[in-house]
Amino acid sequence: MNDHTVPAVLFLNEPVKTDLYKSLEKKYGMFNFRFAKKEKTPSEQQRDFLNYIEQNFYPSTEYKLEALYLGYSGFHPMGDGLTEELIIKYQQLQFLKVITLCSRGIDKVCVDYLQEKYNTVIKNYDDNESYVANDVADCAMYHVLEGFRKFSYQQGKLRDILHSEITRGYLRGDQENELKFCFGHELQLLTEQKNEIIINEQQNDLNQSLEYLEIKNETTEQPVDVIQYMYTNSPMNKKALIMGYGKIGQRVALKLKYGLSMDVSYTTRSGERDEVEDSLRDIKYYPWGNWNDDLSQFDAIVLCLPLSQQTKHLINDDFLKKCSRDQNDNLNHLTLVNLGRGMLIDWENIPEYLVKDRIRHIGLDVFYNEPALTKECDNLNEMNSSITPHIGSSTFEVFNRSSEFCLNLIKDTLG
Ligand SMILES: NC(=O)c1ccc[n+]([C@@H]2O[C@H](COP(=O)([O-])OP(=O)(O)OC[C@H]3O[C@@H](n4cnc5c(N)ncnc54)[C@H](O)[C@@H]3O)[C@@H](O)[C@H]2O)c1
Repeated sequence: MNDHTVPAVLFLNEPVKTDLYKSLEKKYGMFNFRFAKKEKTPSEQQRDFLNYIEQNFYPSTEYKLEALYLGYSGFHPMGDGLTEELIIKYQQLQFLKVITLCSRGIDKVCVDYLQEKYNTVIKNYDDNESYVANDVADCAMYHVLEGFRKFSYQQGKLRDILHSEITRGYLRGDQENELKFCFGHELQLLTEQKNEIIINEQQNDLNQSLEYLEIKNETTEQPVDVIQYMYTNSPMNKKALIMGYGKIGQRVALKLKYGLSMDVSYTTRSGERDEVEDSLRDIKYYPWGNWNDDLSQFDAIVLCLPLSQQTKHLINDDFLKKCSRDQNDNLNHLTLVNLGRGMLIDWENIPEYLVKDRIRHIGLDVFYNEPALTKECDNLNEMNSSITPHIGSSTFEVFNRSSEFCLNLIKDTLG
């Protein structure tokens, strides 16, 4: 056993190699452990981790494990994570002075035990950091805008078709000799998206005669069916409800109001806010729990709530029925966007007809069974939904700033 020990930092994810990192390198032992990518059970991952710390740290070597950099994923692959039992059993874990995480909350670390018993400093990337809320709100704005304008849908079609006029649409059922100019405000989703447009060979000067376009199945020559039809709409003056009015909800309110010129309301469990910054002053309060027909006034609902016992499945069959308008008019007006957590929406019990006929657009950055996309996908297609892989806050700026925050905390704590 060594008398002389060197403080060591263990990285479970790669930090940004800034000057700060280089300065730490000069003072401490820097170690990297990576969980296996897949095909290992949580207990095998745990075994690998424990073997690693046993082999690399004091008392087996002179490196004393004093800091843990968890990055974004932390202990997630390892079942229960860093439990009290493991700390009691493995001496290597008893010298930890600081544990840092780049994202919100410290999951899978027995925070209370470590703080109480060893006075360990445990912090995640600063909650008051404005970049996170701002960048997640940008993601919300993208999904809301897509709900009204369908830019991504049009982009996907244009990349396939490579012709702007055809992309804007040929509407079936027109009179044979009618010259039809498509402005682009009508959208149709066809049973087959690719290769369905056959241009009449004699008339391929499309600037002259769009009426010669036919939409047919290439093999059967039968016309392709329209399975969904909608207009693109302007978000201006449409009503949006933000559910959850914390850091993210407030940024979303600003972006929808000033960016998309929407008429914005918010609702939150803690009730109407007394003190708000000037720019948020005319955002209206909608009473929390008022899940009745008044909800049908909203054209967009954006979920910015955390997941808890109270918020799980808050958006269910009943809630969505209340959002519906007159049965014969504007059936599918609602754009529903979820930025909070997948389980806020009770997908399993939302009947197919609600999604198909009552909801215009669903925008998701978070999913019920993340990381896999399972429940949500049945009724969603490229025209009635937009999906992003939980990248609300995933910008270069947030990544770098969170890494720098964690490295600074390690430097300040270890001295
Ligand atoms: N998509 C992403 O990339 C991403 C990134 C960061 C956060 N998020 C999610 O967004 C959520 C909100 O983040 P934030 O920074 O605005 O948090 P915050 O703590 O600032 O605000 C949360 C809001 O939800 C309300 N709330 C909390 N519990 C509630 C309950 N049980 N019922 C009703 N209202 C409740 C609070 O009053 C507050 O208005 C996070 O919890 C997280 O799930 C997503």
